[in-house]
Amino acid sequence: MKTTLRVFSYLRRYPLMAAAQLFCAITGTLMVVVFPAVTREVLDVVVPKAQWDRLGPLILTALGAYFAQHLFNSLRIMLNNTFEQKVIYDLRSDLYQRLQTLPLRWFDNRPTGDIMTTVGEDIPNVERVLIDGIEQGLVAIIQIAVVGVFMFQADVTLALWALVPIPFLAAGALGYTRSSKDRHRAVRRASSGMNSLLHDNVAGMRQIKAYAMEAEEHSRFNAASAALKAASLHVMRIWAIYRPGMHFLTSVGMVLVLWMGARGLMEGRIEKGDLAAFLLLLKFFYDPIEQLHQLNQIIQGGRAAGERVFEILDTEPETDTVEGRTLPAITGHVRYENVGFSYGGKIPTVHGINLEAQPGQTIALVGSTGAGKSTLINLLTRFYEYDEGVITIDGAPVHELNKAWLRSSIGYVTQESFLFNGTVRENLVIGKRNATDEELWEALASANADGFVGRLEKGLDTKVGERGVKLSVGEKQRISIARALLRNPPILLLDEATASVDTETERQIQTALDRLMENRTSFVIAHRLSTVRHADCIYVLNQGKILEKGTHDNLVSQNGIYANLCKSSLIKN
Ligand SMILES: Nc1ncnc2c1ncn2[C@@H]1O[C@H](COP(=O)(O)OP(=O)(O)OP(=O)(O)O)[C@@H](O)[C@H]1O
Repeated sequence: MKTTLRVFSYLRRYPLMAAAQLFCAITGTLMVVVFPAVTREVLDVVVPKAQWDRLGPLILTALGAYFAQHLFNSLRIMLNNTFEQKVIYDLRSDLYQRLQTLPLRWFDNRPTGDIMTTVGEDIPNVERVLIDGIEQGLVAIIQIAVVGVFMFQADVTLALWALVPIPFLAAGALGYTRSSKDRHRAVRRASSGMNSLLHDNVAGMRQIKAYAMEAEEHSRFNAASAALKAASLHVMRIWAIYRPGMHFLTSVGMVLVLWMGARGLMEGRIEKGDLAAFLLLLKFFYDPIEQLHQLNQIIQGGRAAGERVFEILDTEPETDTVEGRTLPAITGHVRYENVGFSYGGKIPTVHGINLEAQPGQTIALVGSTGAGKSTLINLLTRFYEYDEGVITIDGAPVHELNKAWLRSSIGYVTQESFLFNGTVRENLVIGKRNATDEELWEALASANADGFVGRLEKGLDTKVGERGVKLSVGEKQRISIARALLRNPPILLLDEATASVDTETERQIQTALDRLMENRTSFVIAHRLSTVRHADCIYVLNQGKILEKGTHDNLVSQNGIYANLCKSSLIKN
């Protein structure tokens, strides 16, 4: 109920449209009683008394009432569609906005396919609640009330008999509503499971082909798809019993009224026309009750979907994205003091970290895989928040700084360069929104990327494909470097690529990186000897702790872990 009410609370944003719909619904519905009234008049008065002159106007009245009913109906549907699309747009927009404010930790635990399911499927399911809730629910309730009043006016005894099935219908609806929650949740879960697998597999299609996993993955997909089929069939089977059951109850009502009406006729209490009109009215009374059952089914599906939407909307966003202070300028003096952090496990991922970078220095982080190098730089950008100690930039603790400002002051070149599915230009201007073409080419030249971009069919306007799939690893790297150059940040975080590229490309990337690191404080997760050699200080990490620090020559002469890393080629020549 809470979820349904929250969906409906979105409607408050458009009170005028809601009121107009209500007006059309009430006016249109009032028209349904005209035809039974005309029928009664024709059968009981006009025909017995052969009032030819009244027949034409009465028929025209019935026709006019139907015309008005459907005209208002058409208006209501048009209003409803616009209204519903506006609400859905708001809901999608709110959901996307919230998604962007959620911490990375949240995304670590949520498959992409699951999020896609919420935006792509759950929101349309919520939408059904809105369209049908208003279209069927509102009209049905008004119709039941209006027709009910007319039924009691026409014949109280028959009206009371007509109400006999109502308690049973209500009990049936209640039972169905209570039990359907879990069935619908299971459908949403199964759908999300299938979509998550699909998303993962499409993204990993190269790996599937390379490892010839097609058959295995097909059966995994079929298993997820079968789970969705089973959950959907469960909902449908119960519905297949419930709906005809409810239909039968309303038919019992019709038969009861016919029975009692026939007795009334024989006893001379009522006229034939009254009974015929009553039976017509009764149909208009039971039809919307059946619609309400259909609506109940839709609302239950929408509620399960709505829960998933509101779960995201209710998740706590990252703090300090707009609040927090900024500094007038950054010189790039970075200090880690006794920093500790854990992703949630018992053993801290990094602990007791003390590290210092003077403005303009290059700091190299080396260590075996899983040592905590990426974690350390993720703490500086506040992608994750440290649990112990403090990190300062120019003396200001980063946990006091405005995150958006902090991140805009830091350039981050990741090992796997992520490019968005757009043009080269669109990927570059992320670094500087208002960059001119001249600036873009200048940055590309510094990143040694102007040559290949110049040779692309449409130059800067060439589409790079999803994740930059149409470019080589080396080309993507250099576009990322150009993007970071455009941003011109005082602090740079660089995760050196380990992927092999040919010597010439490597040289080009290296000179581009050297230019990028010039005159700014740089933290490099280093995999190459050439980088560590030039570093002002190298920190050697192992299992989340700094075990050695110093310059290359210094550390080699100590003959410790670093010297071993060099010998074992973990740092490439
Ligand atoms: N998002 C995450 N959630 C949970 N644990 C994580 C997460 N990211 C990393 N870890 C764990 O934290 C530890 C340190 O990982 P990190 O990526 O910092 O290592 P690294 O030194 O950068 O390794 P590599 O050189 O292989 O990239 C690893 O044990 C890893 O499994």
